[in-house]
Order: sequence, then structure tokens, then C-alpha cells
Amino acid sequence: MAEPWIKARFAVVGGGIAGVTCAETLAAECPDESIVLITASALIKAVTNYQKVSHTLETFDVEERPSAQVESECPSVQVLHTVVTSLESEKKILHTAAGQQISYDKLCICTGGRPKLIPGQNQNVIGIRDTESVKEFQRKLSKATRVMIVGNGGIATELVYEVEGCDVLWIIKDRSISSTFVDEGAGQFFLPHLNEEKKEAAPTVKRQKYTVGDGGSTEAQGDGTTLGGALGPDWATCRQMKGSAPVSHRVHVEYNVEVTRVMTIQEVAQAGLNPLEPESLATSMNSEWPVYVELTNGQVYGCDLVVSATGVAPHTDPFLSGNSFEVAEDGGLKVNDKLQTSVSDVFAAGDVCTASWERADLWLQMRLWTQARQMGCYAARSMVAAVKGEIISLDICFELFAHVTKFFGYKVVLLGLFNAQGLGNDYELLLRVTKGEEYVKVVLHDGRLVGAILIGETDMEETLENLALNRTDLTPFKDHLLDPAVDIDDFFD
Ligand SMILES: Cc1cc2nc3c(=O)[nH]c(=O)nc-3n(C[C@H](O)[C@H](O)[C@H](O)COP(=O)(O)OP(=O)(O)OC[C@H]3O[C@@H](n4cnc5c(N)ncnc54)[C@H](O)[C@@H]3O)c2cc1C
Ligand SMILES: NC(=O)C1=CN([C@@H]2O[C@H](COP(=O)(O)OP(=O)(O)OC[C@H]3O[C@@H](n4cnc5c(N)ncnc54)[C@H](OP(=O)(O)O)[C@@H]3O)[C@@H](O)[C@H]2O)C=CC1
Repeated sequence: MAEPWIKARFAVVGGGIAGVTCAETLAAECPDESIVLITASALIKAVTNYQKVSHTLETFDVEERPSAQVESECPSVQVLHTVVTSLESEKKILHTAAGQQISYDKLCICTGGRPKLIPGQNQNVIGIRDTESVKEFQRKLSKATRVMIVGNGGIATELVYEVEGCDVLWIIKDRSISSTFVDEGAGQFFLPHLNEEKKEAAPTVKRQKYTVGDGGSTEAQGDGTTLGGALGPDWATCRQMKGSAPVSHRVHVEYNVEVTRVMTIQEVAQAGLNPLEPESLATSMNSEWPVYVELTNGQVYGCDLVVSATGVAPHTDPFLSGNSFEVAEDGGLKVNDKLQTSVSDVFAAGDVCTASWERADLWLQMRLWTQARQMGCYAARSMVAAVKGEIISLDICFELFAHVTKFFGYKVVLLGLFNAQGLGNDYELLLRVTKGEEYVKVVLHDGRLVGAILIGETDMEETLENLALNRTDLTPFKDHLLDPAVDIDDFFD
């Protein structure tokens, strides 16, 4: 029987990176205070092998753990596996699907996001977010000969590289690939790798995998719509992403288009439309597909499966009704520079929130696990400061945007306004490209470094980060900055 009433100093909702980091930081800062972590997912995410590469760059692994491990490492944390169904913010009480009522002094909402899907309900259109959804994708892919991937961001870029044994139709609304993360030049740099054999991934042994009972659901009882935590690093490389076509890796990109509607074969016939068979995908031609998609250029393509990799919508459902949260245009809970929402004593961190403070010139919010970890940690420190009546200042990680990832087998580092975001035409670019090896782009504004894209093993991230943070005037040096003969570390020593 679940305890009906629980009283906690701090309550955190969400077992993803933001929520778990928040609970762990609270436990470290206030070991004698009671902390309740409520999560719909049976396994919770934990950050391991954390390495601070520089002031703002960090790398870490994400591991799924049973809650008992977290409770034994942080004895003041009690983990409840259930779904929060409502919040009475005036009384400071949370209600759960298991019938519990949890009263708190300070609450942090870390309920993440859910995939934004293209319009039109069809069982062959899926989004990818958590372990369950990626398993569903693998299952459907294993029988597929042609899959359509819609979107030009992180998931699409990783999937087009990973999917094998299946033709891939990649539908993007831009004129170059991977444009959420990189510019057109870098898109060109990646292009030759689209259809090439994938480099063999090193076996992933460093992360433990847990399962929750044979075939059992990994989610707590709830409304059936609550998702598990978002997938972690290597979500695609360590899984089999194989279809059933006699091809190894083949991608057809359709540029500058969006989806207008998703249809069945009957709807295609009723509308008198003529589905097209791209010549480059000849092996997977079929007279009847499970699903058809019409694009803004009028073309209609059939396929076995559509992955809508079209971004994330903040998961705010149970918290909004009956409470006066201010919500940003993208649907996230607005938070100030202390990660406080507009509701008293309620904080938010990770994908569910929208940074609504006056942001530093070179920082921008992207829904990434680095930011989820940083926000979870900072929210906890801010909650503690609020309890103790102390003032804390904004963490340095919010000074400069920094992201490290891997696309098409290359290390990718993004710094600051890496795509000259918000600068209009008022910027200068420095470029250094060695085909197949590295792509280095530096964005200068008023002679100062404001952003960079580094692809490959450039080893320049720390120096460029320092130049950005120090606002060094590079006017006298800019002609040498990317000269391969110049060691920029020595240059700026
Ligand atoms: C396929 C995929 C690949 C990604 N790859 C990368 C990458 O390479 N690099 C990168 O930086 N980022 C990546 N991301 C993004 C990153 O995973 C997320 O930004 C980050 O994990 C968000 O963490 P979070 O804690 O805010 O939310 P989540 O991980 O979504 O966690 C939310 C938690 O809240 C719980 N919850 C929700 N509602 C309720 C409720 N009502 N009651 C109780 N619990 C609830 C959920 O069960 C879950 O445990 C990827 C995302 C996806 C989907
Ligand atoms: N390696 C990494 O760092 C990875 C990060 N992630 C993160 O996980 C989350 C989910 O990934 P993902 O879904 O790829 O989201 P992203 O935000 O990365 O990309 C979404 C893409 O879909 C496009 N899009 C949006 N709506 C439509 C539409 N109706 N039709 C066609 N295209 C559309 C967007 O274009 P526009 O921007 O113009 O709207 C954008 O190109 C993101 O927060 C992402 O940052 C995921 C995988 C890997």
C-alpha cells in the first residue's frame, strides 16, 4: 500500500537527467532534508563519467539505473514510481496516480518533453523519445524496406547515418542537411558520408543496461501517455537499426519541402494522386505501401514507416490546469534566472522549461542533455538558496552555449552563436576545411569571436572558448587565427 501522505522539504518530478541531477544536488547540499523524487519511469537516468572539458564544455555518459541505487547513494532521497496527476500550488500539494498526496516547501518540475509529430494520425507515423519508442521503431524497421524520416535536427541526422538494410527518404524543409545544428558548409562537408558504409562503432560496454521484468512496461501506472526519460548518448549506435531490404545504406534527400498530409492507399486513390517512386530507391519499389505522404512540392511518396523527428514539445500537462504558470511561446514553463517559474516556490529545469531571463549574448537554449544536467544542478542550488534566504548568481555555464556531439562519425563542437543566430548580416566568417577530415568555422562580430563550429579532431575548442568568454579583440590576428601553421594555443599565451 502506498503511503497516502508524504511531507518533504523538497519535491522533484521527473526521473530524467534534469530531475535526477536536481535530487542528487539537493541531497549533496542538504543531506539532512527530506527529498522526494517522483517519476513515471521505472528506471531513472544518472550522469556518470562526468568530465569538465573546459569552462563550459562537458562530457558525460548517461546511465539508466534502478531507483534503489540512487536511494542507497543518497539516503535522504525517496523515489516514488508513479505519475503526478495534479498540482495544487496554493496548498503546495502534489497528487499522484497511486493516490498519494505530497506536500513540499519547494518543488522542481523536470517532466521533460514529448516528440512533436507531423499532423495526421497514422499508426505508421512514430516519434522517438524513450526506450519504449525506440524499441517500437526497431520492431517496425525490421520488417521495412523503405522508411521516411521527416526533420533536419538531431534525431534525423543520427538516424539517417545509423539505419541499414532499408532505403531512407529524408524529408527536410531546408536547402542543406542537419541545419538545426550546422550551417550549409558543414552540411556539404557531411554530404559525402550520407551514403557511405558506416564506420564500425566501438562496442559499447561502459554503460550498464537494466530491464524491468521480462516484457514488462518500464513506466508507472498513469494515463498511458506519460513517457520515460529521453534517450541518452549512443542511443542509436548501440542498437540494431536494420530493415529488411537488400541494401546496406542508401539515402534519398528531398530538400525544401514539408509534409502536407499523411494518407492511406485508399485516400491516395480517392484524391486521384499519383505516388512517385524515386529512381535512386529502385530496390524498394512497391505497388502498395502501408502509408503515403504528400509533400509541399506536390509529390507523394509511399513507405513502410514515417519517423517524425520534428522536435520536442515541453511536457507540462498535469501542472498547468488550476495553476497560474506563465507559459512561453514554445509551450515551456517560463523560468527566471533562478529557474523559478511564475508560481511561488515552484522551479523548473530541463526540456520542460523555457529560459525567460535576459540571456547572455552568447548563450541560447537548446533542449539537450548538457543543459538538462546544468539546469537540474542549478535549480537545486537555487532551491536551497531560497530556503536559506541566500542569493546566488547565475552559473557560468549560462554565459556561453557549448555542445559536444557526434554526427556521421565526426566529433562536433558547437560554441556560442555557432550559426550566427540573431546577427542578421552583421558578422564575418573565417573558414578552414580539409575534405573528409575537418571543418572549422569561426563567427566574428565587431572583431570578437562570438561562435564556432568545429568538426573533426581540431583540438581548438578550449582556446576558442576562452577567446569568446574573454571577448578578445581579434582584429589584428584574424588572418592567422585558422592558419594551420600557427599553433593558436601558443599564439594567445
Ligand atoms: C532520441 C534522442 C536522442 C538524443 N540525443 C542527444 C544527444 O546526442 N545530445 C544531447 O545533448 N541531447 C540529446 N537528446 C536530448 C536529451 O536527451 C534531452 O534534452 C534530455 O534528456 C532532457 O532531460 P529532462 O530530464 O529534461 O527530460 P526527460 O529525460 O524527458 O525526463 C522527463 C522525466 O519526467 C517523467 N515524467 C513526465 N511526466 C511525469 C509525470 N506527470 N509524473 C511523473 N513523472 C513524469 C518521465 O517519466 C521522465 O522520467 C536526445 C533526445 C532524444 C529523444
Ligand atoms: N546529437 C545531439 O545533440 C542530438 C540531440 N537531440 C535533441 O533531442 C531533441 C529531439 O530531436 P529532434 O526531434 O531531432 O529535434 P530538433 O529540434 O533537433 O530538430 C527538429 C527538426 O525538425 C524540423 N521540423 C519541425 N517541424 C517540422 C515539420 N512540420 N516538418 C518538417 N520539419 C519540421 C525542424 O526545423 P525548424 O528548426 O526549422 O523548425 C528541425 O530541423 C532535440 O531537443 C534535439 O536537440 C536529438 C538527437 C541527437
